[in-house]
Amino acid sequence: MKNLNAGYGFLKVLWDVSIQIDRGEFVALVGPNGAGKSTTLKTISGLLPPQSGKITFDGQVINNQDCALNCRNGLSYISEELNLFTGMTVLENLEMGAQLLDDKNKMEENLQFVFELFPRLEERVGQYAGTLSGGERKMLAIARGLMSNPILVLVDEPSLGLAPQVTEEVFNALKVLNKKGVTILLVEQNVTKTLKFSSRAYILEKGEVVLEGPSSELITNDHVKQIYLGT
Ligand SMILES: Nc1ncnc2c1ncn2[C@@H]1O[C@H](COP(=O)(O)OP(=O)(O)OP(=O)(O)O)[C@@H](O)[C@H]1O
Repeated sequence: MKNLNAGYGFLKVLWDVSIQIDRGEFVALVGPNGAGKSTTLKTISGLLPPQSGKITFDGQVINNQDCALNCRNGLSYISEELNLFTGMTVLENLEMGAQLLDDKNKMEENLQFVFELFPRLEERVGQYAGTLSGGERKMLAIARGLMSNPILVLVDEPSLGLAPQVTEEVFNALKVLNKKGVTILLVEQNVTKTLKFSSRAYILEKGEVVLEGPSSELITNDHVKQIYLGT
């Protein structure tokens, strides 16, 4: 995204935000509450039309493009609200994630892949999503987002409300996913962990990118240490 401005009605949230992600990268977007991280993901995914600026995905300008079309083209957005179909089983939720697949034969292959990534989901295929634990719900939301064969996955705060061990499990799954070639943009408040798992990061404050660079460098940056790591 280049020089992107976006917001809600009169409230402007993003101010000239530019973010570039190359294919295969694991990039993090971190910042305090209300900085505009979720707004950035909503804008990229097509849920929120930008006020100005340009969003390009896989060589195509996608400003104002319908988010279902973006999904079909390989862009998957996993929101922090999860939006699971709570009255449907784990398997049915996963099948819903594959609805936009042109090649329905891929469904079985993708199911095997997400079950390898999250074995707990395979153990609970017949369970209603509404009865899953918080961590399992998060895993299901991520897995459902992977059922459409995405090129780029936008993940919003997967660690929110999770115990450290489950957070580790979810982050490890994202790492495996990235190693398989899927590009990831991860929004997080868990800055230490996020900088350890990602290769590059952007720091967003009050709707503006204030720092960017390799995560290994940002973790030793004085501003990051003082504001986010408390050291
Ligand atoms: N639908 C909406 N209508 C009006 N204002 C909104 C809406 N969604 C978000 N905002 C406002 O936009 C600003 C940025 O919100 P956003 O959710 O993008 O921040 P964030 O960095 O993801 O924060 P958090 O880490 O707390 O989730 C906030 O001031 C928020 O109140």
